[in-house]
Amino acid sequence: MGHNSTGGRVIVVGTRQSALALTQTGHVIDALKQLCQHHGFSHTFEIRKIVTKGDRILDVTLSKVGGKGLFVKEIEQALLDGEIDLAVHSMKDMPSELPDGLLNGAVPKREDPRDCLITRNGGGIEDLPRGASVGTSSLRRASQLKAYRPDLEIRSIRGNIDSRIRKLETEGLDAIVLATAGLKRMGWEERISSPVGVDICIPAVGQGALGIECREGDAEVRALLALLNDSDTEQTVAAERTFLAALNGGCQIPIGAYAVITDRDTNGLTFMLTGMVGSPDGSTILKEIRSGRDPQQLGLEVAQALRDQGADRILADIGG
Ligand SMILES: NCc1[nH]cc(CCC(=O)O)c1CC(=O)O
Repeated sequence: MGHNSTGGRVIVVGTRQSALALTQTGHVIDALKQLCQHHGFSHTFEIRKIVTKGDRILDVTLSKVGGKGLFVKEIEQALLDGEIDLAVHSMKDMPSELPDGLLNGAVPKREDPRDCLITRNGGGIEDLPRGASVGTSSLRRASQLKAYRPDLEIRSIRGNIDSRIRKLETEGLDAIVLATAGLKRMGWEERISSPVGVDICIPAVGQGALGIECREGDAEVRALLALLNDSDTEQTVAAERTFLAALNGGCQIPIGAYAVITDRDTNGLTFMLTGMVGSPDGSTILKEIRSGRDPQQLGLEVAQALRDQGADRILADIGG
């Protein structure tokens, strides 16, 4: 374990090398440096870039090669091996189960959770011409957009945010759908033509939130990360992730969830969770909205309510 000249830890931060991953990691390190200054810690930070399997096969449909865990496996191994001390993930790319010995040390305050459109004509979803082509490789986005506008033609596009924005031009698309949070963090907010409301498109579980993974036994890093945790975000995201874990067959399915805090009193918080499961073509959208005080309990309850509505049949048809 490295120490710097003032006796603090040299904390090694692992990251993927996509523009978004590097930017998110940079923001987190800036925030941690401020907290160190404020709390009298003399830690310094060093970035280590890691190429994951998911990055090497970015041109293959994710669901064909084993899903989202592909982006975190190598990073988790580096944590376990002590090569790095923490790793910043987009919460929505974090698997629901972490390996033994690792934990999520902080969930910082959530950015805008909504999806958004970047359109050729600059308008919103209402302004897209009949039969417009919309680029997204997310089954969740495709399903909900088709349900709202059955005339739209969904085209699969993969790649990092920057290459997907380029594809709006190079593939002659009318629009692409992206996460607002990613664009804001990149400083590309002015590219957004219009947000897509959660009434039209329930976001991915954890969208707009980050998770910072570290070793369970690393008390020093855990103490630092605890300072960056946002309890409201941690709990709303916990409701969404419990919902996902309760329904998920592990494959890519049109599933979304969004939790908010609706009340805060001396007895604690009240959460409202919307869960959604759809068919890939958007012909069926199942939704449940429930309120409760316990995020985990609420996640399980919404999952069960969707099962009662027939979510299992949709999931089985997709091959979950
Ligand atoms: N699937 C890739 C991914 N993972 C996290 C984000 C955006 C940031 C976030 O949701 O927190 C994106 C890009 C996107 O979906 O547009």
